[in-house]
Amino acid sequence: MIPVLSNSSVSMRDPKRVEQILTSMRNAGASTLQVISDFDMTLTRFACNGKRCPTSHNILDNSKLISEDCKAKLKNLLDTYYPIEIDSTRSVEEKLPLMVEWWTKAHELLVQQKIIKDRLALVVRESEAKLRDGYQQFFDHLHQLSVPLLIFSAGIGDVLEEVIRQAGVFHPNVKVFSNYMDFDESGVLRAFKGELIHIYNKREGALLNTEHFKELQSRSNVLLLGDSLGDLNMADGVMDLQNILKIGYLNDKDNEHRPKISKIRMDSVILFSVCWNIILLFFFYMIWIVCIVPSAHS
Ligand SMILES: Nc1ccn([C@@H]2O[C@H](COP(=O)(O)O)[C@@H](O)[C@H]2O)c(=O)n1
Repeated sequence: MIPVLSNSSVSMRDPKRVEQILTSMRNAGASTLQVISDFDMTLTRFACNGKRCPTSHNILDNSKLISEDCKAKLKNLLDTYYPIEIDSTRSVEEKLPLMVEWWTKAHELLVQQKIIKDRLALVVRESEAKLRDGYQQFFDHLHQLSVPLLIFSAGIGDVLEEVIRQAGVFHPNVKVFSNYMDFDESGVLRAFKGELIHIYNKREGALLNTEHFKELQSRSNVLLLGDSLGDLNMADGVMDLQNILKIGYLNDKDNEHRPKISKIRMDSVILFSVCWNIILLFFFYMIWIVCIVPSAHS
């Protein structure tokens, strides 16, 4: 067993199954792997110095591009709907329309602010957004091994792309499905493009993007990273799926979600509340198999 899996912050429904999946993926090699990940609070840090880090929405909400009056309204929405998002006593069916309501109201408010496209980079630079520790190795290893990374986010695509770009890891193997802003010819926000992506319709989003998954048909092993139950369906469009390792960050959901997640029928769920050493270790194993083992035999 990989040592970090015995860490007390890691919880597995079926450790033997996890080991089997890892062995099978390792034997199949990096050319059969694809990674599908949520963004906010999965690739980014949940908290830093005792304070919550901003989501891609929050980066904009708290920025100088937003009037004080609008900031108060956005904060009010966050205070109303975020507790609902993480309330494990409510069903997904009950929460779904409320999440649509939150996203819709927030996007309407943002559009009223006439946000200028060219200001986004500065706003991201001035924010407290942070990718998780070890992000550099994670993104770079995937790039070196040509493993596709799909970031599937209910956040704001333009903002999260800028976070990754400024961190210097927006490599060509990274693709993003998210809510993108629609700017008019003078670069002013006038709407959001396409179908709204919220935390509970990622399955529909995955099934709509058949072209992407068709291109990756030979990559039948999936590493899936997320922080909410809606993220579990992000791989539903994957064709000829062989193995899937689902890794969930509990963030502030520790106690309520542990029993609930363990009841969900899936091959494996690893719950992380602190770090992602396992993911890095997984890639070190991959590199070992792909690079070191063949050279030792030649
Ligand atoms: N107005 C909003 C709406 C949503 N959020 C948060 O964004 C997260 C969604 O992004 P993922 O990358 O995790 O799919 C979600 O967890 C909401 O809490 C927000 O901050 N403001």
